[in-house]
Amino acid sequence: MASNQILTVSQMQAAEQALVDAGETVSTLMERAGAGAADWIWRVAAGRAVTILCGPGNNGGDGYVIARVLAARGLTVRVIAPFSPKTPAARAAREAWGGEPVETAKGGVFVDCLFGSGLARALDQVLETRLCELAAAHDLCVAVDVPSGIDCDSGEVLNDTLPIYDLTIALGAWKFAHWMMPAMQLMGERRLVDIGVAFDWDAAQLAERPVLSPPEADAHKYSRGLLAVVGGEMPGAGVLAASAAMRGGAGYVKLYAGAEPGLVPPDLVVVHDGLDELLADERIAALLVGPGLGRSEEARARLAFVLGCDLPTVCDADALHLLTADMLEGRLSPLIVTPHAGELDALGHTFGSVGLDRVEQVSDLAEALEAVVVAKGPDTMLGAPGTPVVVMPPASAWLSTAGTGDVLAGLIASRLAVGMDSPLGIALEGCWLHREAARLAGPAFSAGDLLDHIPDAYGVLL
Ligand SMILES: NC(=O)C1=CN([C@@H]2O[C@H](COP(=O)(O)OP(=O)(O)OC[C@H]3O[C@@H](n4cnc5c(N)ncnc54)[C@H](OP(=O)(O)O)[C@@H]3O)[C@@H](O)[C@H]2O)[C@H](O)CC1
Ligand SMILES: [K+]
Repeated sequence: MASNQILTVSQMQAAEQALVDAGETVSTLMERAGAGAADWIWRVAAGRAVTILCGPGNNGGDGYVIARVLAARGLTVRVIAPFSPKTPAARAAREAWGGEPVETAKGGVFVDCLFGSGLARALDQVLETRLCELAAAHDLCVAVDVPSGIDCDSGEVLNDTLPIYDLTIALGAWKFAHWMMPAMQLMGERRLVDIGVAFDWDAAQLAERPVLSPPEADAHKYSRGLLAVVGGEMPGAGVLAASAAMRGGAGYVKLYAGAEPGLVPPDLVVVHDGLDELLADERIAALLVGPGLGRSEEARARLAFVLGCDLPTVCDADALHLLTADMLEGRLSPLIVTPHAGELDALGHTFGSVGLDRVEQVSDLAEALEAVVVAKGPDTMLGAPGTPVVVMPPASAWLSTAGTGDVLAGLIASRLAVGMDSPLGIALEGCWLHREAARLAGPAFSAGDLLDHIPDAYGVLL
């Protein structure tokens, strides 16, 4: 059964080998992959001619299967073959197709079966130009497995100019490139064809939508979770995070930051003095520290104090620049950190995970901090100790505006105060609320506008 697992090229090769060991042949897998891809192409072609560019490997082999299946269904199919097939399965697929390749074609649907997971280097100039010209000469572009010219594991785009596809049909399992920047920008719509690959417990996952619960009938503000948000020099960020948290499920949110009354919504409780007194309240279920904290010595001391309370905590923004290993010593409570790319690098320098690719960096940091790492961005990725990474499907690009990170931190902290799931599950709940709120907010919203859409986003997840 097709699942949401994301496999590396070597995991994919091992999965293919396991199927072969169990009695399948590469040709039967190719047949399944090609037939599944042909189904999707048949739908989008809607009677139009199809041009398939076939490479030398098994991705090209898939192309010959697709050509045969679509021609048998009555479509006009043109195959362009700059290479002869090099693998036994691809050779057999070309023979079974039995047609004559053409030099070029235009109009209808273009299908890229040039290279898949076996791409070993950037396309040379001749191939790059040919691929782009063919894509431009057709009405619709489909990539089979992955677009040619990208690295499946890192999501790197190896050529300067590559087509942007309308549809990418992943074969057997998702690859990281389908969901990671910058390659994910080329994919268009994504669909997965099941070829019988088994579930791998060591594989990364594409996040699935969580299901939230409404409060119990006898709930009160403390049973739903009391969250304390600890800010500092720039109270606006703390207000934003706390305002998001009030809508994220927690029953009670208190903000400790020097916020002026005019800045604070009437339903947010602001505490001005006595951080130690506030945090001594045994009813506190979770803490958020970082948005608007500042990076002064006072901020550092405040962060150390907050972490020393050993309560379930979300660390964001400035806190991620100040965080050091000694502040985490002896902590037993869950910790969730929510770095953007710059903060991830800063943490990497402090905790010794530099020079790694993004997936390794997130996993390493999760182990080093014994925390859930929410590496936020256009390809938000979550890591937790001892667990493969989880990748969020893309969210609205309008989230790229100041303050939306504070909203995310507030939402995750709110879910932490509610505390109904594992720390990783809690972080995912916050990310989904954020993503749904952004979807509902439409275009050109501010971080403050996002707050108004959190209740409806919650409704989507109930
Ligand atoms: N994994 C599965 O279960 C199945 C996968 N299928 C499909 O197979 C491809 C992967 O096939 P593979 O043969 O490993 O790789 P490719 O088709 O991507 O291409 C490899 C050949 O291309 C040459 N190559 C690589 N990079 C370049 C380049 N930049 N320029 C020119 N030539 C290049 C490479 O030769 P070398 O020169 O590097 O030695 C290979 O000849 C997967 O993506 C699926 O589409 C099957 O359907 C079965 C199930
Ligand atoms: K391809």
